[in-house]
Amino acid sequence: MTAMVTLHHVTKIYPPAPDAPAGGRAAALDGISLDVGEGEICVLMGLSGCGKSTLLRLMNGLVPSTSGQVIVGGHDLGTLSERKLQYLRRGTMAMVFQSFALFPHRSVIDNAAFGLEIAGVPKAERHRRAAEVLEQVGLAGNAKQFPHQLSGGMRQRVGLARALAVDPALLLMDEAFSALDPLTRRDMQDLLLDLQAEKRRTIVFVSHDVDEAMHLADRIALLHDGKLLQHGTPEELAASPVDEHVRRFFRGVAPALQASHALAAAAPQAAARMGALHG
Ligand SMILES: Nc1ncnc2c1ncn2[C@@H]1O[C@H](COP(=O)(O)OP(=O)(O)OP(=O)(O)O)[C@@H](O)[C@H]1O
Repeated sequence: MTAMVTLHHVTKIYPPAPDAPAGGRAAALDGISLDVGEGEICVLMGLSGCGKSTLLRLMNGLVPSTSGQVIVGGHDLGTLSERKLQYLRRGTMAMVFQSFALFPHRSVIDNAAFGLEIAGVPKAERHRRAAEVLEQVGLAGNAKQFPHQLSGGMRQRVGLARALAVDPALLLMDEAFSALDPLTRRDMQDLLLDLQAEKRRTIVFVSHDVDEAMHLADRIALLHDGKLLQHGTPEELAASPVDEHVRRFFRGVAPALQASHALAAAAPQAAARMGALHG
């Protein structure tokens, strides 16, 4: 699998606040090595403050690492000038936020077209592309409305449409569905999976919710106190947690998985029995 993102021994220590007492600063990220394959959905998971958002912001260069390498699409972000970094960010990446971050005075279609506007795409073309992605997220009929006229789920569809409009090679999603009610949240997860089935993108998705991670992830990276505890498929983490912390995260998931595996294993035998009956 070709990697879209590779992190080598990445550490991040934020500078101290001016009024902070003297002393060593704890690392927000501590020696993280990780790869995200092209077309993969990687969910960064962990408790509040473990470093998920910092890791996501390292990947688009908004936060520089203190040491180590962050390589995206073959570019070592630490070696790029601010101008080249901005070019790479605008050309290949998009971010979806928990807070939607829509412009209240722009219509839905102008919000969806925003990334294309900054990229200098002419108006007719950006509206054509924005209309296409609004259709994909099920908002074709809402193009002329304004954010305050939409529900939370619809607003987040606009946020997703705006990100998709630039056709990003890397889509970064920071707790993107966390503000939504459980049913809308599940709808959005399914929409994301449907879109992924149409066209595979590399997606890094921050979540603290194990059900969301199990539903979306090809692989999960579980962080704790700035360290990467375990990285693997949802089944690997649930079935073979490396320590007690991982085990506690997946408590309740493992029995459900075992039950579904048992069902899957039983299915061929049941089919064989049916075959024998009919034969
Ligand atoms: N701009 C900043 N300046 C100083 N410290 C920061 C900054 N941003 C984050 N931190 C610290 O870095 C650590 C990791 O924070 P981060 O926001 O990455 O965690 P998180 O897992 O995304 O948390 P949450 O789930 O609550 O959003 C925390 O101790 C936080 O206080």
